[in-house]
Amino acid sequence: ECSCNLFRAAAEAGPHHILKMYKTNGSVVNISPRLEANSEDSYYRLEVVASDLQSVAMPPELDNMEYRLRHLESKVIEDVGKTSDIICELKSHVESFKRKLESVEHLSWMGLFKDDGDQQLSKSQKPKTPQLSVQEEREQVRRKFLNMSSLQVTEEVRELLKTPLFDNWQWEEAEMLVLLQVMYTDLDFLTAFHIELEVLQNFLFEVYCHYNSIPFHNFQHCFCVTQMMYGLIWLTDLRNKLGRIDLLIMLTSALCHDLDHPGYNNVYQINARTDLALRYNDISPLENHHCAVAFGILSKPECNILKNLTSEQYKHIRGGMIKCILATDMARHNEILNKFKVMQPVFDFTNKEHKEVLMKIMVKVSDISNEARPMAVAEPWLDCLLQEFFNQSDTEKLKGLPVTPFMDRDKVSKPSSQTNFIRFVLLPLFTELTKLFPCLEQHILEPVRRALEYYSDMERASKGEGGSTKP
Ligand SMILES: Nc1nc2c(ncn2[C@@H]2O[C@@H]3COP(=O)(O)O[C@H]3[C@H]2O)c(=O)[nH]1
Ligand SMILES: [Zn+2]
Repeated sequence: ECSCNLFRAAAEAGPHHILKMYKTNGSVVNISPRLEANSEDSYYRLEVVASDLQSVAMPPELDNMEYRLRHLESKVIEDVGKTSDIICELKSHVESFKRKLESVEHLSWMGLFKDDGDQQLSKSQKPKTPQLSVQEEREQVRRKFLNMSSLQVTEEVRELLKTPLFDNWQWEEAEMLVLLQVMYTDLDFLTAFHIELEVLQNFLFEVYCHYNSIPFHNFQHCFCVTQMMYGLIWLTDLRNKLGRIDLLIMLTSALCHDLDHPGYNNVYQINARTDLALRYNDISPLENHHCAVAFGILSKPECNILKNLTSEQYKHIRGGMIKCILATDMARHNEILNKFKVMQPVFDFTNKEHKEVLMKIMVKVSDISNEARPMAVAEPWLDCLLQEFFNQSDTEKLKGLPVTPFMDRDKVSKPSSQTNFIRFVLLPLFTELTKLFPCLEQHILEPVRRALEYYSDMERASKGEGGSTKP
């Protein structure tokens, strides 16, 4: 079926139908002007996933709030004889939240990732295709992963894997696991650290299982960050500048750095007084958790890729990974960048302290490197990030918690979010790393500068059109 037939089918489905388009591998296709032409081998499949926007289920918090308001109203009427203004005002707030959430639901169906929105739909609205349970889906991924051999990965793909040009959206989970295996083997970690292939595969699979299906901080993000770290190692020739053990620390930290991320950031954890904030005394609760989950996985002998190392080596790797993963807390961004800046003029690869800061910087750069990728790869990531941001700020509003401004759908837009992030976070960080490795100019600085231009143009266009900063 060619794309125009698909759009005809979409139009025929009518205005109250929500459709999703799938690739042959089952991944959802982002419907955008850059949509690639389909072919007989890679046809698109269109599916009606919900048929009536009005009946989208509301979160229980909101239903509960509405119920309590009605109860309160009837009590006030009993006592005073009429509804008070404040109750009318609260009722209208709840109504407006409901309307907003309806439009959020609508947007989530257009998202790129697999169906998180499903959780909020009633049974009758769920997609008609049989849905696998999480357990079944994981088992399928495990089978596919183990049935594939890393030898099937061509030289061309192996080379692309060493650059920021790699397109994560073309690969399904099992394939990403194979590519991660390739990264560990091509850096000679298996021979250097006596890692058995089966143990590496168990470890990678467990890592995959411990990422949640959320819009941004999911296994795909883990893959991208690890792949960027892998690329940076090759592009900067770090194999000849640092010890193999340091490379293992950096790659494994990237892999584990967001394990079991719940989709709500540290500020939320602290304000909502979650179990994580309680456990870690408000000190980088998420990063502490990611790291603890990583070592929980490694504590199982069948997954322990470090089991054949001496206790000295194990201690060194554990210490290094803890430092690198804790360094991904953006609250510490300036502290770490400033340390690196001070070392820059006299950077010494044999100095332990210098090395440690460089390793943290490399993990941080990889973590926030989406904009260093081609625009067609990077832009869908921004949609995922904003979806997670908006989800958090909506929850903060519902729960009466302080609303994180850069996550507030009423305050940020795609271009405003990106121009600020690129100007104030990405360019200063990437420029500093490029001073140490000038070859990175073309690989990460230039694409980020192009992205800044792209989003600045978009911002100007949206201001011109509507006279406001939000398109
Ligand atoms: N606006 C914006 N923020 C980003 C981008 N990439 C990463 N971030 C932010 O950087 C943070 C890095 O740590 P987190 O994963 O906690 O959350 C991430 C986001 O808040 C991006 O492309 N745009
Ligand atoms: Zn991350």
